[in-house]
Amino acid sequence: MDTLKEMVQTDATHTIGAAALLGILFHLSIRPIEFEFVMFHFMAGSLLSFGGLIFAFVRLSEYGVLGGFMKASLFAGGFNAGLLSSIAIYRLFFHRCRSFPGPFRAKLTRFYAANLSAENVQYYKELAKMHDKYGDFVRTGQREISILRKSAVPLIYGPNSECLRSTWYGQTGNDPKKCSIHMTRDFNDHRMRRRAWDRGFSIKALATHEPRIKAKADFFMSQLAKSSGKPMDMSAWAIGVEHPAIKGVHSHMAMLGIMSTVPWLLNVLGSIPGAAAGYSEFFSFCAEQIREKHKDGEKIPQDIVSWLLKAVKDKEASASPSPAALEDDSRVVIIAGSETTATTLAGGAYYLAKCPEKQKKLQKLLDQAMPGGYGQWSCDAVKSVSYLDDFINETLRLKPALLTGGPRETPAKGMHVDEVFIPGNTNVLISTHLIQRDPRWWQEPEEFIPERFGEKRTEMGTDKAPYLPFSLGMCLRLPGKNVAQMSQRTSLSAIAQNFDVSFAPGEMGEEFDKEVLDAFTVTLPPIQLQFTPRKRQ
Ligand code: HEM
Repeated sequence: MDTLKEMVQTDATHTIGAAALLGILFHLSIRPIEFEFVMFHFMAGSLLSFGGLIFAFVRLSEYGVLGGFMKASLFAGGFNAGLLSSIAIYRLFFHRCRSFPGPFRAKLTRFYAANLSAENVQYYKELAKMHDKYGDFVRTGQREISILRKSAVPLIYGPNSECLRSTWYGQTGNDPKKCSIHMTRDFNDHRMRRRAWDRGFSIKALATHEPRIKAKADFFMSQLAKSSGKPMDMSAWAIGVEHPAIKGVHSHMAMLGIMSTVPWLLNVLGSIPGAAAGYSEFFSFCAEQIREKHKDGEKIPQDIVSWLLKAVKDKEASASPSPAALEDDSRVVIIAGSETTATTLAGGAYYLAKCPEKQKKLQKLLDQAMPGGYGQWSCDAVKSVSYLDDFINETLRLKPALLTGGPRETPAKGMHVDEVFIPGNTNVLISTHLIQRDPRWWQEPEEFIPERFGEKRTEMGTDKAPYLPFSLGMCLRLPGKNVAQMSQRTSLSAIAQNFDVSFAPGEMGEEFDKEVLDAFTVTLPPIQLQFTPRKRQ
């Protein structure tokens, strides 16, 4: 054993030194590339190299397997020490973002954000603390700046923005031909694919959604009527009866939220065979839905996925480029469409209960538009009640379904946000939750005042305030907003027409208001509400 130790220790310093140097050179050589995308290959390669080193030391020298293993370990240790020290020194002292203030550990690694997020899955609160401490520009990752400036909103998310989607959008895979539109990073590919979605959300297509949304609202009303006056957890009810496959995904949302703070982590896990087994049921469910729709062969597509399928069948340039991409698109429809709509509806019901005078006002206006009651409900009548939209807009201001906008990457030349220059190829993002409550732009920011989107618009300066619950890109301009608006209008008006909403005894709404989880989309704490059938005068 002693001889073995001697053998390994004799030239340990040289081994470690050479390996560390190699580690530094490796770091310098990979700096220009988006290493997140090859992280899995790097890890797999490292393991193979380690095995190869042991083999080489055993075969090419007098070491036994244990000696070879120790020698290889020394080499790997030296390499990693060199690599990590070089990365740390570079990130702290030479990185283009070095002048931005932020927590020390955030400058070194995104695992800092993952750690903060893992504590309570409330990274948005941590972000608020960082902005309080460091100001409007905070370095929240080695190359990530969180910004709280109104002027940054169009620069980062606007239709003419020069920023592109960051590596965060590479989490589900590296192949642009196999991913959903949401994860498509190339500007032109994205624009092309949007055309297929446009058709699914055109005015004509929306007409086919209307009766289906109304039928769902009717069913919801009948369920509320059954439990009339008894406490109900609105957070659970808004999600509705979940298909078991979708339930599986929802139960993993918190974990996804934490892991997605490190852009390459999900990518690496997804590349490990079997690691995504928890989602396999959901994946098969989506694939099955598409197969069924293929068989259906509807002449006029009745829903969004059918429109996407039609584009594939018609071999349009805008079609999802592969079966895998089409399935991923269908997953986006389910997750992006259901989760966001449900949390917004629960938020709306919460504000009906919290602000009885606003509820009364809404009910009065709905009654005026439809004097015959719910039996007289129509889309056009509901649209005429602009206060309903103001109510929904204010709900989305205080309770956006996505608390933080997805990170974007600045163009290589960098960009200015007011007086501050943000270097090129830097990830930038804006906290929707923070900027929509910022007192610099929003009067009485913590108060629920739907009138700020209506008659008090000018007085309260709403048009000049930053507002981006649908981001400023595609969800705002095309798909989500129209459908979301239609379903919010339908369900909220139906609730307000049929029921008086109040907090159940003992419910203060505090936890619902203050303790939401940031799991990419919002996960709501329970809220016990009472829906008492209205006595119409
Ligand atoms: C209240 C409801 C909704 C809210 C607040 C909302 C919000 C958002 C936001 C903030 C984004 C941008 C995400 C990012 O930048 O990474 C987004 C994207 C998206 N949403 Fe929505 N959404 C809602 C409902 C819907 C619905 C009902 C659908 C469709 C069925 C939908 C489809 C999409 C799609 C396809 C994208 C990706 C767009 C793209 O890649 O350009 N959303 N949504």
